[in-house]
Amino acid sequence: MNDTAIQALGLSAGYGGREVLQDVSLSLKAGEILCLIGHNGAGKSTLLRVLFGLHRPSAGNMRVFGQMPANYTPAALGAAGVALVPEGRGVFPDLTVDEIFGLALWSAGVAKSAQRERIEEVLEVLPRIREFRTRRAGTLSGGQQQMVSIGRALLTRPKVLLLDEPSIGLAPKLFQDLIRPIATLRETRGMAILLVEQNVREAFAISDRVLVMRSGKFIFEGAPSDLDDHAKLMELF
Ligand SMILES: Nc1ncnc2c1ncn2[C@@H]1O[C@H](COP(=O)(O)OP(=O)(O)OP(=O)(O)O)[C@@H](O)[C@H]1O
Repeated sequence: MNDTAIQALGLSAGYGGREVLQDVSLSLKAGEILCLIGHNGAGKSTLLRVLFGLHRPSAGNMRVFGQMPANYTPAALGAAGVALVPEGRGVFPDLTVDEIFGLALWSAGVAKSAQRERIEEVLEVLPRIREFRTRRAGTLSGGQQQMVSIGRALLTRPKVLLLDEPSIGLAPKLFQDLIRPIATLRETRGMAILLVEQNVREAFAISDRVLVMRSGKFIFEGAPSDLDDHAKLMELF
């Protein structure tokens, strides 16, 4: 079996003729946690959007477990095993958690008979969701909404999880409680995670490798321990 979860080669992408990602290549192994950091506007979210098919690259290509996606759409990338937890959570405020999960399972084409098992799987990883399943998402705290957003992505049993700044608005302890159970899925399911984070301390604690992006290009790749030196980290930022 091919253990390279994502292999992206020479990806470029932009908006209205302005190139934001410039010839970016990356590989992510099954079970690996790769942390992507960089200043605001560096192009991190754009890269995740491209990898999930929400934004079409102007050049380059990607493979998921060795296979080219049928096309660059969320449906095709989702079918290949990629899921995105977008920045800002994106939960529908007027729907209950159960309704949000139901919608996600329906749009992923999961048969009714298999839906309960999928939800139970997610609740095992994020058990606190049980406490607020019947509440409307708009009434939940930021941390609870983030759990729902991640839970929704896990319902599709992704092999690659793209997480866009999940710590935004969360106290460090809350973020730790949220991210650590997700990180265990690398061992239990071999899930790969590409984590865009500003909370460097907590993100580095769970990551195998770090990429630093500046102005649409990678300017550093190494182990989290390579950036223990705060001055080095600041220089790269
Ligand atoms: N929909 C869009 N239309 C036009 N320009 C956009 C759009 N989305 C992002 N951009 C621009 O592309 C550049 C990269 O944005 P992106 O959101 O990918 O960066 P980022 O590294 O994720 O930043 P942040 O850390 O602030 O989320 C920025 O200059 C941004 O203004």
